[in-house]
Amino acid sequence: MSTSAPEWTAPSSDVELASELATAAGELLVELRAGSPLSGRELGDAGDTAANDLLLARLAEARPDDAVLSEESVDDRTRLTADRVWIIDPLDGTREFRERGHDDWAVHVALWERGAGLTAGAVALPALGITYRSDGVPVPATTGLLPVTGERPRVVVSASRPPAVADTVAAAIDGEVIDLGSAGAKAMAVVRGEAAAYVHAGGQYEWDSAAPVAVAAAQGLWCTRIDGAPLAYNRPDVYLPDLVICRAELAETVLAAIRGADR
Ligand SMILES: Nc1ncnc2c1ncn2[C@@H]1O[C@H](COP(=O)(O)O)[C@@H](OP(=O)(O)O)[C@H]1O
Ligand SMILES: [Mg+2]
Repeated sequence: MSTSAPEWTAPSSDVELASELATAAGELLVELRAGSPLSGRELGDAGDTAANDLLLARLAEARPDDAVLSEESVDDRTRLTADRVWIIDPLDGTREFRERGHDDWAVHVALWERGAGLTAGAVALPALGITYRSDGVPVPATTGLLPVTGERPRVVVSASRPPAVADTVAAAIDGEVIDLGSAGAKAMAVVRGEAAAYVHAGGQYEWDSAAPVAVAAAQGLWCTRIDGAPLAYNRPDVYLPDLVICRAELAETVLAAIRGADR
């Protein structure tokens, strides 16, 4: 009798695939973090590599004709003529992953299709054991990253590189600024309703926001550049330095505050 692990059967649904892959890479990262003698930058690098290898191998098996844009792989530019491109960030929030005790890190898997933009995505928050999907399949109620009850609406921002406009935006909605690591973790805090808005400016790449935006947009949240322009993916230059993800009814106020702060 064979004792080998059962073969993995790739799902036919793209969102199911995104979800399975983000979850599997997340489980690998949890195990690595718990069992590794490494720390600091070496732990982060090991996590980046292990998650990237798993995602690339499974994507090659499940969707051999699709292109991949990964934070952790050389961009061979085949994606620029491909009709389907997986945009992945194997470990978003590497800084927080390295600092044990932090739950604010994520795995991002998104699909971009020519003529349609982002069509599927999943964000795993492995430390919480949750994966969010762009088809809105509900996740079990669970403890989030922030207390559910807040006196004031929260604007979540990068802990290491908070945007200059954060205080202005928070003041405009009578809210407060809260630091949190990982673009995916911040976007999912808005999805869960723990935060009213996620605002970022000053630098980011397509893999940082693609899957979070696919999930957040599917929930009816506002997702644009900070000037209100659409977020575009699979561009020749993958630098996509700013974004707003917020409750739709706050978008006008948030964007006006950002415009005003520029003057
Ligand atoms: N100014 C900047 N330039 C480039 N990347 C940035 C950036 N600010 C944030 N990011 C990236 O966006 C992700 C979320 O950052 P933060 O936790 O600070 O909000 C991180 O991705 P990685 O962890 O995948 O590198 C981080 O590297
Ligand atoms: Mg990232």
